[in-house]
Amino acid sequence: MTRTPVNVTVTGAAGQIGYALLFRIASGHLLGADVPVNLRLLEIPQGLKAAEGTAMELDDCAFPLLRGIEITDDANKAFDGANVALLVGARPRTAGMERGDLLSANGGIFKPQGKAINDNAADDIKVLVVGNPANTNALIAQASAPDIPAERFTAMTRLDHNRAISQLAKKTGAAVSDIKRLTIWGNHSATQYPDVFHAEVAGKNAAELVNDEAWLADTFIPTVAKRGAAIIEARGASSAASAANAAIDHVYTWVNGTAEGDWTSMGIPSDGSYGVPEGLISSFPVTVKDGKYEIVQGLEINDFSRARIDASVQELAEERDAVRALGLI
Ligand SMILES: NC(=O)C1=CN([C@@H]2O[C@H](COP(=O)(O)OP(=O)(O)OC[C@H]3O[C@@H](n4cnc5c(N)ncnc54)[C@H](O)[C@@H]3O)[C@@H](O)[C@H]2O)C=CC1
Ligand SMILES: O=C([O-])CC(=O)C(=O)O
Repeated sequence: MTRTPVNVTVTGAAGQIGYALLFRIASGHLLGADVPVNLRLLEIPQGLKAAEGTAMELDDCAFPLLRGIEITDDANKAFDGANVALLVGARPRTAGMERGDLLSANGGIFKPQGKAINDNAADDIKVLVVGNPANTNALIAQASAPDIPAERFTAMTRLDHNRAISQLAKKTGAAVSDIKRLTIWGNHSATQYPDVFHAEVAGKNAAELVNDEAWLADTFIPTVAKRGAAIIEARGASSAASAANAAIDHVYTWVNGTAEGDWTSMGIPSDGSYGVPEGLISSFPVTVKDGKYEIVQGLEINDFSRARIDASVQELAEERDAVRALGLI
């Protein structure tokens, strides 16, 4: 059976994440090895030439699943009929810049893009916001798309999730594939909370196995939460290939589901679960089935976790209030 190509729109296509992302989308890693794709690349006028160069390279790969590439600086065209939108284009944080500084710089990008998605995308649109501050940018885009169900707007915390798995694997000597049920709570920022209290390492409870609260508090959590800054410090540029990889993982899981007995982390509009105010786009543990995610319910939250979740959620509430004051939502 010949499948209809899925329209995938990528913003910031000429940027460093875009360069790492597009080839993997075109080779079938985003949706599946049997799903053809049309790529729509949105850039600002200064980025169009570089995006055309990337499109030439995509052509040169002769990917069997890649059915077409369109490049534009017009958001209405870029999101026309889009089934999946990866909102990557943003003003990246540079050394010494705080996330708060990014709010006003990026709000102007995500408001019009949300409207363009609202007016042009396909009915089944799924949106992943990668560009920082990702959670609040997702909130801004969602607020400008009243005709689209709110839960279709998600923010990326999968890179944090993957980073946490990797750190826990190193600490315990386990394979990354042995680690399950890890959770990132809250904001994709230094306040995020990587939670191992419900995680499993080869079937054993991770917190009990590690049995070292000082390591959790003083090493694990800060290493994961500040990894983005550490990469900037080391590379002189923010994470790109790992961020692209996480974006692929996020959408692949959203479309194809979580494995039995496991879950993942996604920034999604809160329904009030775990005391996170309704509407904030916060990271939660989620399972996915048939293209729909659900928050994992009934997890016991200890005092150690409660304080950290609350702190990150508080930051999200402050970001929401700031963009509200700027008239962006
Ligand atoms: N959520 C996460 O885990 C992560 C998020 N990020 C964020 O992803 C974003 C992109 O990072 P990079 O690719 O490294 O940045 P980059 O600066 O290399 O590329 C950004 C691209 O976006 C384009 N752009 C800017 N405004 C645009 C608009 N209105 N429409 C379309 N394109 C536009 C620029 O021309 C540029 O080509 C940054 O905000 C970064 O902080 C990065 C790593 C992880
Ligand atoms: O801080 C940045 O711009 C990059 C980022 O989000 C990360 O690596 O987690």
